[in-house]
Amino acid sequence: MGRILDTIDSPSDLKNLKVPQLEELAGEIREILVNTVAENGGHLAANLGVVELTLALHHVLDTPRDKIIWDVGHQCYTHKVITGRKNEIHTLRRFKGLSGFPKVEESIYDVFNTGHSSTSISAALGMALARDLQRERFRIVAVIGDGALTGGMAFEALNHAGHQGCDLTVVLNDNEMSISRNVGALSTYLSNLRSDPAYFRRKAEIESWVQRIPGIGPNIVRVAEKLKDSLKYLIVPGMLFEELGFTYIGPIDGHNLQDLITVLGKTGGMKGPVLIHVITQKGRGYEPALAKPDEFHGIGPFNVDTGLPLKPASVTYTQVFGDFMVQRASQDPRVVAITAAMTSGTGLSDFARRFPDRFFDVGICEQHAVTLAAGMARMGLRPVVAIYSTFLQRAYDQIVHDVCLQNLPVVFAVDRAGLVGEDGPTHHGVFDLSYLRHVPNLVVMAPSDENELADMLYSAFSYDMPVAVRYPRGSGEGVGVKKERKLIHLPQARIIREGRNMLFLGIGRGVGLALRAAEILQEQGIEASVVDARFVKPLDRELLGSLLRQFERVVTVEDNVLHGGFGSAVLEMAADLRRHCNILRVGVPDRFIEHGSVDALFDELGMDASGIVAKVMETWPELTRTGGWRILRFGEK
Ligand SMILES: Cc1ncc(C[n+]2csc(CCOP(=O)(O)OP(=O)(O)O)c2C)c(N)n1
Ligand SMILES: CC(=O)[C@@H](O)[C@H](O)COP(=O)(O)O
Ligand SMILES: [Mg+2]
Repeated sequence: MGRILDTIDSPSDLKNLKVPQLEELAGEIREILVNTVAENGGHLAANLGVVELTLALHHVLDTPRDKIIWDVGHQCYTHKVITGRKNEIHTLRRFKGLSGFPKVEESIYDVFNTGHSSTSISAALGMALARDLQRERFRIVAVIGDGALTGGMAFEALNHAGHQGCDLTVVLNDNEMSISRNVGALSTYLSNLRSDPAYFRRKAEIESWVQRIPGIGPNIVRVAEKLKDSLKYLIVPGMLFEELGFTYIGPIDGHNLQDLITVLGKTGGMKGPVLIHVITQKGRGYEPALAKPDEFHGIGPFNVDTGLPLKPASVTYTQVFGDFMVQRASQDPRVVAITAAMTSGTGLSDFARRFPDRFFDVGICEQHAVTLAAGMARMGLRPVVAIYSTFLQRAYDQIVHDVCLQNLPVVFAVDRAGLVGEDGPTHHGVFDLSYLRHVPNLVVMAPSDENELADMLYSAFSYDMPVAVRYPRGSGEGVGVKKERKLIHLPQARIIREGRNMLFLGIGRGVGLALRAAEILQEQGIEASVVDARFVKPLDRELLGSLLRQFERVVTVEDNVLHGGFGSAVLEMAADLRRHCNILRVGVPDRFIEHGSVDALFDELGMDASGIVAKVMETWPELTRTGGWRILRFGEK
């Protein structure tokens, strides 16, 4: 017998399926999810948890007329499979393949692009208000996780939605997990709702009792309504969502298709905002993911039978940061670490275990994380805030207003800087040099290898001012980390290769790229100097200034956007020095960069070593005959 999935080309094909068939379909989809992620990497655990929820939503709703907005969007794989993309699912997260997140450019069923957390309710409310102003009628559902609900934006939106009172469904997908175990008072509140459904039975019983109070006439009904309200306070402490203006329904078993279909169906006609609290299991249906949902949140290729990663992990920048933090904290009791729901991603798991009192996971709250650090620094602690470059975008004002304006010694460990690869445009950390470089008091550094990262973190503490150290996702250059730490004097750059024909100024990963380009050029008889600038702010004006005077041809290399990045800083310096040399800037162009492996992306952008060499040759063709070396062109004898 064929698979049920073979008969599903769009959500309308789900409509006639009965619950047992939908259950069978859920099993088929889980198999595809596990096999696809085992091959391509991706967000497995969250996707396994929402298979039934996704099927129920598409069974009840009339998509794409009705709209589903997936918060973060990392859980949208089942949605992709049943909305006409099952035959492309093997290309998931690959260069030119399907995105791992909802993408309006990809399908009419993807109605809002996501990737960063806690945006779904705002977007859904915006759509609902637009729908009402345009006098249209369709249903809008935001699906948000318990982790994403810790983000401030989600509360700003709930607050506004309750006030507006328009028709809107929020499905709260509660699996008790963010990437790690969810944190915070809200998480405890949800846990109370989950573990004591009796709250809700009692509430329902008493409400129906109030309604049955004998007596007819508007006055008595009003009294009864008032009584009902006050009883709510007594019976259901908090009643958070109802107080915010939502009708709360739940908790509901998110793996019971019949219950989901019934509730989603019945709530379709309700007036005003409704919140349906659904309980799911992260990793459901695949034992290794169920056992370790945090490891299977986002995972690289793995062996399906064992659940073990295929590639042995080599030393990453993140690990170097994590090790440094443990070492530093054991020497300095003022050191504290802050993460916004990314304990393992930022390499702080060991720190959290060793120094639980000095470790703060604030939830998905980057803005709060930064101002919290400012408060701690004000009182004499030495906070280190570890946040991915792309998520730190959220905390720009807190960096300016709360940290730098007061010149507080907060260290920002800006992980995942530059192109991150398969997560794509929502996650590339290519803007940080531009959004940090112009902030007064802030030192901005980027290491060229893992040893330099350790030295930079060590040095950052000695500057006694705000410092951002940005470094890429994944492995370092393979140089290892020396035992002894070296103080890097502010703002000292260093020359790492000398050659007389041209000068490369690299920053961060750009240094390795420049070095490899210089090696290729040398094979062609062109001698290039390479400098590791180390600081983007302040620039080493003494060294870089004198080099700009020496060299006619200068190439800057960075994995930040060209607008306002390192190359721009060098151009500004050259202009200030009235030095009019030729400066070629290599970096990320002014467009959003798609997903794919970092190598494929560098290749596409001409930012890999051979791409840089090609740009150099195109800019300075005279270099093909330089200083007595004759360069052979392809096919020339
Ligand atoms: C602003 C922002 N910060 C951090 C992240 C990283 N992140 C992605 S998913 C996730 C956990 C989300 O938990 P939840 O919403 O409960 O979804 P689940 O994976 O449990 O289904 C985090 C922290 C993000 N995407 N956006
Ligand atoms: C969806 C999300 O935002 C995170 O799960 C992110 O994909 C993690 O990225 P890393 O794999 O680089 O930790
Ligand atoms: Mg969750």
